[in-house]
Amino acid sequence: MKITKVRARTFEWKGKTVPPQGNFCSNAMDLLYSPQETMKTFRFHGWTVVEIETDTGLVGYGNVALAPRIAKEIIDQYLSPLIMGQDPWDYEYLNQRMYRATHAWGRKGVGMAAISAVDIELWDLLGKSVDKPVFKLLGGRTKEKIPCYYSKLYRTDLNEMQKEAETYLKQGFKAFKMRFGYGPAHLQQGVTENLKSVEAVREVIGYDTDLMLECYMGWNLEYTKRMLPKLARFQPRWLEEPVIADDIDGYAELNAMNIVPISGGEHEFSLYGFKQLLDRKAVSVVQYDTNRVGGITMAHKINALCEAYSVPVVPHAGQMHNYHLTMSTLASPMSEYFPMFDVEVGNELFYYIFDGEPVAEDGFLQLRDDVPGLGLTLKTEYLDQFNIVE
Ligand SMILES: O=C(O)[C@H](O)[C@H](O)[C@@H](O)CO
Ligand SMILES: [Mg+2]
Repeated sequence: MKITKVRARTFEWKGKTVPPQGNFCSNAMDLLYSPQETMKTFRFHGWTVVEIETDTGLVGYGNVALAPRIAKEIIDQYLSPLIMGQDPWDYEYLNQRMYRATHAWGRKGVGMAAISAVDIELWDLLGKSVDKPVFKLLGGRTKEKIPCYYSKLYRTDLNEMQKEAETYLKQGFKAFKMRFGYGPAHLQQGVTENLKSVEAVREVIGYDTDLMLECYMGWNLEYTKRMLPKLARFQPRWLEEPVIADDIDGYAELNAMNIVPISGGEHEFSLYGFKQLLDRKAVSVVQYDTNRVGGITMAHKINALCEAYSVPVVPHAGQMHNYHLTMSTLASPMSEYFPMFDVEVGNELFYYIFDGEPVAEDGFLQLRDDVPGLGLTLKTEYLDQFNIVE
């Protein structure tokens, strides 16, 4: 099998979006005095889709959401020439070729995200070429079905948050992730508001459910050290990305406090990036995203590393490219799950581009044994609501 064509297209949403609300999620910009900008970092309204054709007539799909236009340029200019004419079954060679050829500038961030998109579609092709789902090529079915957690609960009116939690509790979810709205810049009032929101959600979901807390890099070490003892009584399963991804010492210090497990990884890249997190005991839960970290080839290696370190893997975002990794390893106990909503932050955009994503039932996801590859096709229903950049 040889690669004969590579096509990267950026889908830019121009349809209806839910306008950003103030303080709906703490984030790395909050510490800067530019409140009107803080929401802008929160728009994943574009997605680059990579389609690769082979001389055997197969088409594989990959995807990337970080800086999608830049990722497309990287794919068009640097990665496509590296894989044209190659055999997708040489995926380790091809992943190394892309990683090493762009290493001078691409070993973190959008460089790795672009490599991830190409690698994901290689595996889609592999599965299709042997009529097997990708997870069967990675280790097979380690779970009858995948437990997943409901992920949204952005900070808004507490009654609204409670109604949202109630709705999805009734749908059978047994785990929830909520977002803090405030951080160091919001002083003690922000601390109070943060604690009130956790209390409100716990009041609805009770303590027979998992609750995870998302900071999205919006706090800092000093603020988190103050918050952790106040949060302990809510028994969170983890506190996610309290500090910026580069503050690995900060992660390690917070995790060593052993008050609330610290999670992270959605903004970390490559096998070596996760080796560093694990060696320094920076996180108690690893959360790479397969469409960022280096693709399925790289994520599969990180799964093995996490198994050896006994650190669970709960990939960022759910979505099919991650579900296959979670299904195929005991190191990954569950998936994140964004239900399909009106486009807001953009995590939900995946549903407007692809068909085939599993819908959670009673807090579980299922992957089928009889659907080859990733199991995705391009959706046509919303095409007119995208500006598509060829
Ligand atoms: O963990 C997550 O789901 C991510 O951090 C979200 O994509 C981001 O929107 C913050 O909630
Ligand atoms: Mg997160």
